[in-house]
Amino acid sequence: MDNVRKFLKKQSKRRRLVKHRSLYYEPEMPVRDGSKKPLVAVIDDGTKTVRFVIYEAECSEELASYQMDKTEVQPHEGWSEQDPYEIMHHIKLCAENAIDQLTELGYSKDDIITLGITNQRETTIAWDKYTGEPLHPAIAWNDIRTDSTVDAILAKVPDRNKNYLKNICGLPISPYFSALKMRWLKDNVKAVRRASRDKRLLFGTVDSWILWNLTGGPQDGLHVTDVTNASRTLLMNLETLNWDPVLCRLFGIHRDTLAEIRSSSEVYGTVRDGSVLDGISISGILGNQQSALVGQNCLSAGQAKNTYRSGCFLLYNTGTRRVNSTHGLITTIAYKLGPDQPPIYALEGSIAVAGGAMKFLRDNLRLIRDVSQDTEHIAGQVFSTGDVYFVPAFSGLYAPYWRKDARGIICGLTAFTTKNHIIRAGLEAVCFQTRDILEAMNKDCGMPLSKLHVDGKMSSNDLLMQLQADLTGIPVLRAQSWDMSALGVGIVAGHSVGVWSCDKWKHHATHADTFLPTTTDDDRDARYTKWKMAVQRSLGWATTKKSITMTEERYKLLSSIPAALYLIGSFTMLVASSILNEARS
Ligand SMILES: Nc1ncnc2c1ncn2[C@@H]1O[C@H](COP(=O)(O)OP(=O)(O)O)[C@@H](O)[C@H]1O
Ligand SMILES: O=P(O)(O)OC[C@H](O)CO
Repeated sequence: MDNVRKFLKKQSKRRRLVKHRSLYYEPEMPVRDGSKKPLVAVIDDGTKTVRFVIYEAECSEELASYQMDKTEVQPHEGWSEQDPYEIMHHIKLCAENAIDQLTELGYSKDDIITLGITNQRETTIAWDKYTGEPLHPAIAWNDIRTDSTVDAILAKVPDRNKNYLKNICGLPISPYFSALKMRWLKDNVKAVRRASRDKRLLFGTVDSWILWNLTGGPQDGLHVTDVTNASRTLLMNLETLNWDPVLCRLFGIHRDTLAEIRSSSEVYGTVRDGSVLDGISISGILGNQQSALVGQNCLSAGQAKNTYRSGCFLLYNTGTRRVNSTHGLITTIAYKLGPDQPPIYALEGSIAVAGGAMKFLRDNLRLIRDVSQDTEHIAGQVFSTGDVYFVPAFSGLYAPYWRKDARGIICGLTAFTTKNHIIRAGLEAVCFQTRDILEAMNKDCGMPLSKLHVDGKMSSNDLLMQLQADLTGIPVLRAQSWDMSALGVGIVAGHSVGVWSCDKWKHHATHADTFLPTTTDDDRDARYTKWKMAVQRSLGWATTKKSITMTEERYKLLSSIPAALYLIGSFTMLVASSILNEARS
């Protein structure tokens, strides 16, 4: 695994500068009956963390797991990059540590019979197929550098209609999706252009990068993706489940640079990278939100789940029926459980910032010290937000608005507003955004959702869950474990090798707590109307020319240091020469 070796070398040089926080979770041990069952392992590459989890097949409890934080680099305002080598390095370390835990339980690595991969979607990597070198850092899903690339593409479609391609691929033209990131890489990175010219270029979402490296990299690594990840690129046709020639031409992406699209549940290949995972088959791939849908047991049409993490993603299973949203949602593939199985579709409402708003309040405004410990307590000290509304449109608004020109606002401040109100408004923002999605979903499907299954780390916040029930007026059913993304792909990987059955999983109850609404319709509707007013005020902000960008501001500050040194230097020389002159005369 050459790439990992290179990464480790690079890391040891950087060690003095960058410190990685590793989190070790002691999982609650399931009660053992003495008999050993086959094990299924999962790689979960999220936006902020990499996890490796090991399950006993047919069992929803974790046997072992290990997690590491990732480094996010923001070289400019609105940009968000990750290190593709770091992803592989963390996977390797997490796997080693989780397998060490297994050994303590009397298992060995050989009991792991298969492996699944679940990942942050849309994040895009370009690499050289002969050397395995990434040609640029990974461009993360929430990076908005492609703003002008979007405008250039819109200029090519009738009426600059951002929904023009929805009939083919289910998605609006937005910086969120991978094709824009690929186009940007080709337009702006010399190494990518050169690799494209020399036919050495490979593009991929993170699942493809991981699979390619695990299965041999430059030595015949598999360049494969699954339908759920491919459905997030703007390049896959939702009917044929293949790269669409018209879309590839529109974005200028050559078919040969793209991975082969396969189902979510089949044996793709075997790990051949010399790591601790060597020899294990890989038999499941799902984007992390689709994976949570499976983990939450939403395997029948009409079932939906909402996952609260950095972003928040509500997926509604529409079965084999492909529903085209006319209310701002996207149509995506939920899963395809085998090469010969039909695709199952979902409607999705994507929210770019949910838990991310809490991190903003912690890191930028310094209103909280510890997100998971302080948020609920501080927001719970007031009974309302005091009419404060917080729209966290840091990188525009996703569903159902799809407005890249929106920017964050906090409005309704008075002399009485305290940080407690603002933090509570941050929590309510997540609930209002979810209500925006639910309203759109109910209109698209014609049948209102009567309950909401939830998961994700942020769902451990009881106050947030109660606010969610109060502001949507439906019961909120919280999952037994916050991490349904890893579980979902574990089931799917086990399913394809016959040790974990999706059909049996359908009858498994997954929720642990229920939060019932405690407000009246009038109250929740009045608050929702105010939220809509706040959203209106956030729109159009980024289209007005800024006086100065954050990046320029930093640059000006830096460039002013030499100028100041020059002035001070000149002044000192002037004073010194006049003293000398005086002394001489
Ligand atoms: N108890 C809590 N209350 C409010 N927000 C929380 C709480 N616990 C976690 N969060 C937020 O939820 C998010 C959790 O994200 P995480 O699961 O680490 O996933 P990822 O970054 O991969 O999306 C973070 O942004 C964090 O700020
Ligand atoms: O890693 P998460 O939980 O932030 O998920 C990111 C989504 O997959 C982006 O579409």
